[in-house]
Amino acid sequence: MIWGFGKKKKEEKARLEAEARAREEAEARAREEAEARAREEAEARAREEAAARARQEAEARAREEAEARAREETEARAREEAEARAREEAEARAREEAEARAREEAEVRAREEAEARAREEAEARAREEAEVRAREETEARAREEAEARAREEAEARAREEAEARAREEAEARAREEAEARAREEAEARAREEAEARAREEAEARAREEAEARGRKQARGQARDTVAAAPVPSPAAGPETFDIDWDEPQKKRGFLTRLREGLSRSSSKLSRGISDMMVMAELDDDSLEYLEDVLIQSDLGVTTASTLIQSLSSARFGTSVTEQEVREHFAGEVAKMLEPVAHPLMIQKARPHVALVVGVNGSGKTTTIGKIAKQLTDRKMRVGLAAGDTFRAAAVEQLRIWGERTRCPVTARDTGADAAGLAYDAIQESRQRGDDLLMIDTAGRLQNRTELMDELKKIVRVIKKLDETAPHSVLLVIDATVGQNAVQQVKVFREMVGVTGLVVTKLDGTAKGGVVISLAEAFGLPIHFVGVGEAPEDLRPFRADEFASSLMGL
Ligand SMILES: Nc1nc2c(ncn2[C@@H]2O[C@H](COP(=O)(O)OP(=O)(O)OP(=O)(O)O)[C@@H](O)[C@H]2O)c(=O)[nH]1
Repeated sequence: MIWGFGKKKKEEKARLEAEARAREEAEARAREEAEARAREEAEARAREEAAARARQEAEARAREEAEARAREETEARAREEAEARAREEAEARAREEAEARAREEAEVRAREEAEARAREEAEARAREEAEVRAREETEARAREEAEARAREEAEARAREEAEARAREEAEARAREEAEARAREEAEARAREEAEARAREEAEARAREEAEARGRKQARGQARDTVAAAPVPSPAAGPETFDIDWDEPQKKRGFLTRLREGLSRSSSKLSRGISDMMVMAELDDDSLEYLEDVLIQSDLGVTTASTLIQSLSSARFGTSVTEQEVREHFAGEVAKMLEPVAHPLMIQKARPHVALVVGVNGSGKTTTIGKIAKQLTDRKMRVGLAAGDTFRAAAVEQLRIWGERTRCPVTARDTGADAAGLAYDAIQESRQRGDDLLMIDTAGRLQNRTELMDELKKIVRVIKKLDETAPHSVLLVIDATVGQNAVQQVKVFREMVGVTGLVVTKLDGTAKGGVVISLAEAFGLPIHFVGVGEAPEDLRPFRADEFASSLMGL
């Protein structure tokens, strides 16, 4: 039994020890668990803190990123807006410039179109006006010609009737009046006229001598020498220069010019003859028609009637061709003109004095220039005198011709005495030994008696130096006046004793037939015809050439 107690104590002790160990172990385990839990909690906390930090950092980053994005977006938007604005402004500018350009171009175009339109309208207007003017002029010309023709015919008729009446009356009176009374009256008249003429001449002589004395004193010794030059004796006879007015080498050109110059007259006649030729044969109607054509071409009533009678007696009742009619008329006209076709003869009078007269603008000065040119080309010495002392322009015109033809020109101031100038010109011309002196005169209407008296005075004064002068008095007739030319020749011939005619401006008229009227009415020599303004357009008058050119042959 002691052994039995010692064992129970050992077992208690072991149990206590086991229990203490268990407790220690439980405590160690609790401790370890607490430590583990604390560790875990610390780790969890640390994790949580790390997570919180991480979250904070993430948030901060996110915020930063969001801000950066926002900034970027703002900038991008601003940039875009700026670009859009710039683009818009550029576009607006471009649009404005384009519009301005377009506007300018439109304005330029509009201006150009307006100008073109204005130009076109102006041209159209000018064209229309020119046409209207041309039409009016043609009508006016036609009217004037018709009126002039009617007037001239009426005048011619009236003149013929008046002449016939005057003739009859004169014859009746002559029969009734006693021969004795007629003789007494005639003697008394002659006495009175002789006294009046003597008085006039004495006065003129006194006046002219006084003028000559004045001039003589002014010019001194030189003038005395001139005055002392011998006057060619009329008894020396009218020996003349042998001038070939138709220089053979120029003849062709002359004829063409004459034909061209007379083309207006000839085409009027031709048209008339052609129109008539639709009729089968020459009967009263066609003859009457042809007579009208001739009268309208200014051949004059008498000449037309003579031509018609000759055609009628040659061909009445037969059929004739247009060519035959023209040839017949040309032949008859040539016969009528032959007696008056005399070239201008220039006497070896040193100088031969030619006084050139006519109405205003008939072509006196131009004719003088043309003759001067043709003669100086033939080495003749020609002097010119500007006797139209009324107009400075006329003097200047003659001076120009003088320069062109190298002919000396005697001229005085406007208003100087024309007779005195003629006197001086003859003296100077003698001193130079000219072959020809042509004295231009002022144009004058045949009904201005005071001007006609001045012309007579020029002739009287010329005769003081040379009784045979003027050797020619050339009357220049403008063909465009038609039948009025007949009256002009009549008056000038009575006033100053015309010796020959020059008919100008045949190129500008359909009245070429007036040459035949003049030949028939007066029988005065026709020296030249003018068919243009150039010197070679003045040509010597040839009957056959003129007749065939006039008839368009
Ligand atoms: N077509 C043409 N014109 C001519 C002819 N002869 C003269 N004329 C022109 O007619 C115009 C008048 O000529 P002028 O020589 O000045 O006449 P004028 O008789 O001296 O004139 P006034 O001094 O006024 O008396 C000028 O323009 C000349 O050129 C001609 O045969 N044919």
